[in-house]
This record gives sequence, C-alpha cells and structure tokens, in this order.
Amino acid sequence: FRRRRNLPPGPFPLPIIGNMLQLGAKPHQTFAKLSNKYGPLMSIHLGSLYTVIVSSPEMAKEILHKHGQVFSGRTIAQAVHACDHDKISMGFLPVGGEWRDMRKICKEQMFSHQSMEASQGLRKQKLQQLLDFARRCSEEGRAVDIREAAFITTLNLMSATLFSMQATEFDSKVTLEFKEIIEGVATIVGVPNFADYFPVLKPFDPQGVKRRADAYFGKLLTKIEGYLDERIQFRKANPNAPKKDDFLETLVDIIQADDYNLKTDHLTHLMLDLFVGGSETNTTSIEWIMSELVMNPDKMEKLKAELKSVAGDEKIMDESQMANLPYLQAVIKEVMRIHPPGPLLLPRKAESDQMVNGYMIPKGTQVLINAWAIGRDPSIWKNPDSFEPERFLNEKIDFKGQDYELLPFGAGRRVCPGMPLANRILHMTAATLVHNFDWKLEDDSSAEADHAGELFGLAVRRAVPLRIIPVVKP
Ligand code: HEM
Repeated sequence: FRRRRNLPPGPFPLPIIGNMLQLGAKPHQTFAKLSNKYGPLMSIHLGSLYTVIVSSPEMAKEILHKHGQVFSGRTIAQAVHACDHDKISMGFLPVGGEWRDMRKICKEQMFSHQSMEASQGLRKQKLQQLLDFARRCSEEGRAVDIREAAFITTLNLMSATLFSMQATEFDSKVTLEFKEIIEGVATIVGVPNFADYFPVLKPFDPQGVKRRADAYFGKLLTKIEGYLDERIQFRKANPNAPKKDDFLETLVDIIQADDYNLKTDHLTHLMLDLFVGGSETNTTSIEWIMSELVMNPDKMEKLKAELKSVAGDEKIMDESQMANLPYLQAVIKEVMRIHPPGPLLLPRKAESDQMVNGYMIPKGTQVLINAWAIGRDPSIWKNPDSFEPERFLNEKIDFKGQDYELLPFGAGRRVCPGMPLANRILHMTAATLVHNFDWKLEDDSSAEADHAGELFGLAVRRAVPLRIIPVVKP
C-alpha cells in the first residue's frame, strides 16, 4: 500500500494499533534506531495517526523551510482541547490572522530586546533567591535537588517576567498554586493518551485526560484573568503611576489600544502558553546543564575560570554580560545538542498533500522532527555522545533556527517565540550556580549510570534527580 501511494518507508504496521508496540519508553531513541534502517524520512502508524519522522538536517530543512507553509499546522492532543485552548491558542491555532497577530505581539512587544532588557531587574531578584537558598544548603552541608531548585527558579523567573509575581518559594512547605498547576499540566500532557491515537475513544476520555486538563487549565486561566483585572483596575485608579516592566503591562496596553483583531481570551490563553511553554523546558535544561558539568569536572573548571575573569566578585551578572562568555554559550549549545528538552519538538501537521524527497506526505499527516537523533548523528558530530562544548567555539552553528543540525527550538514560521527569554534564563541560572559555588555529588557511587538515564514526558528529563552539594570556597 505504501509503495503504491509512494509513501515514505517504515516498519510494517499491525492492524488497528499500527506500530504502537514498537514505541517503547523512549520513542525518540526508538525512532533514531528505526531511521537507521528506513532512512531520514520514515513513516509509522501510531494507532490511526499516520506519522512521518524526520531525522536529518536536509529533510528538516525541506519540511520546516522549503515547504514551511504546508507543514505549519499542528496535530492537537486531546488535552489541548481543555477550555477550548485549541481554538484560541497561539501554540495550536493554524497559521492565519489571529496566530500572526499573536506572533507579532510576541516578537515586537513581549520578547523584543527592549522588553527583555526592561524586565531583567525582575529576574535578578529571583536569581538572588536561588543564590540565598544554595548558600543555606552550603552552610548546612545539604544537597540541592537541582531539578526542584531549577523548577522553582524557572517558575519564579517566568512569573516575574510575565506578571511581576512570586510563583513559589524555596524551603517552604506551602506549595503555592502555580507550582501545583504547572506540575499537573506537565503530568497530563506528558502521559501518552490512547484517545490521541484512536480518535473513536475521544468522546469517552478513557484516561480522564481532558477532564483533568480542563481543571488545571481552568485554574491557571482564572489566575491570569484575575491578574489582568487587577492591573486594569490599578491603572484606572492610578493613571499617573509608572508602568511595570512585565508582560501583563504590555497586555493591558494592547487591550486598551485595541489595535489587533483579538479578543481578551486570545491574550489570556497566550499568557498560559507562554507560562507553560517556558516552564518544563527550562527546568529540564538547567538540570542537564548542571549534570553534564558535574560529570565533566574539567569543563566545569574551564567555565568557572571564564566566569571569574568576566564577573570577578560580582555574584549575579547583568544579562548583557552573557555576550562576553563564549565558553558558557558553547556549554548551553552542547547541552541543547545532546539533551533537546523536546526531542521530537512540537508535532507539525501537513495542511495539504506534499511531495518531499520523492515521497508523498498526505494532508493530515503528523510530522515529527527528531532533533535528538540529528544531535547525536555521528555523520554530523564527532564523538556525538560525549560532552564537548569546545566543538562550538570555532563554529558559527547556533540554535536560532538557521542551522538544521541544531534544532532544540524548532525553525521556520513556528520557531519557539520564547527563545530570547529562554536564552537569558539558561545562561543566567547556569552562570549564577557555577560562579558562586563548587559542586560535589551527594552520592557518587552510581553517578555515571544515573547521569545517562532519560525519562520521556512533556520534556525529557534526567531519570534520576541530580542531587549535589554546593560548597563555598573559603
Ligand atoms: C529551553 C527552553 C525552550 C525550548 C527548548 C523550547 C522549544 C520549543 C519548540 C521546539 C517549539 C516548537 C517549534 C516548531 O514547531 O518549530 C516551541 C514552540 C513554542 N514555545 Fe518554546 N521552548 C523553550 C522555551 C520557551 C519559553 C521560555 C516560552 C515562553 C515564554 C516558550 C513558548 C513557546 C510557544 C508559545 C510555542 C508555540 C509557538 C507556535 O506554535 O507558534 N518556549 N518551543
């Protein structure tokens, strides 16, 4: 059938379930192995969801750039139907007028250089809290669970930038609501849902995914709407008060100017997308950065020396100083190469039939770009499994969407709009942790084995949480 329709090759599918049994716990790794046999454009059947997997920079460029318009759609998981998010969200709407307006707001207002510079003071305060927490752990000789610390820091950095809010606290028994909601969303969206592969099951919601997603999305939207109302009322009551530097202020400006053909719902759902989109991704990346550095002490020392030469005795640098830290930049790129947080990016969908490399990709096909496989391809990277930031020092390759060998943020029309903020969060958090402390493993007996293990979910995280003790040099 495949040959008759000239579809991309792939493993033989079983009736009804297709290739589901072959997926395993780490689909990105399974797909990488299968693509060695079937090639960089391979097709599989996930239940009734026909899917094409892309595993080379050349094919990724065909999909994301040359035929970018055709492959600009998204397949929508059932969880995303929560609170009608699929009908109104920038992350899931098809490319069109509303989507374009929201991308424009992101590019020109929220993530502009000017806006990022203005909000950096908010982020510095949150990094100070991380520093204080690590200092307390150091004094008590206790290990930091880096994932937990990274999660709290990321949530606080995101909520400061978006709403000037504190999302959660270190060392507190009180779990503030934000943390609970984002953890809930990550769990629900990360769990495979059979209804996504067998649409006949959708109305029955057999795993309760839609019901739980409705509850979490609803809570988060209610909070965002509350902040928005509060800010609008505050502006009315204090027309001459100085404006805040967060995204919420931009949102109020947009609503009041009424320059776009968007409803308030579009903007509150946009804030939800930004908050959720930035949380798990940054958290897992920070844990991998620290994990790789602790397991590669010579690289850690090299980075420390660079930070010392630029920051001196300053504890938290300015974000503008990141441009003077080429080794730090190389470390972040190397982590993004080996551990892209979303190894298969966000699913794209063919909006019409399209021939690619001699094969037919029919309308409606889900297309996954295996950035993990491309990042570990030995024909592209020397020693692909080893952590060597030096490979980027004399190379111009970057992850901004122009170089198809390195695609953690995707590329083309739907490239991650939050990249400017993610860039700042990753560089600044890593710099703060590395510059102010030496780090040693709490238990190094099984460190090597633990380090390699991955856990597939909304983002691919370290399977065993990294626990390391901060030490302040006398
Ligand atoms: C390490 C951090 C991050 C990584 C690796 C990452 C990765 C990605 C990827 C792979 C995509 C899909 C791109 C494509 O289809 O070509 C994406 C889309 C998106 N990201 Fe990020 N992201 C990160 C941080 C952020 C942050 C901080 C935000 C917001 C503050 C954000 C918001 C979004 C949104 C809203 C989309 C959907 C865009 C659309 O469909 O038009 N991301 N991201």
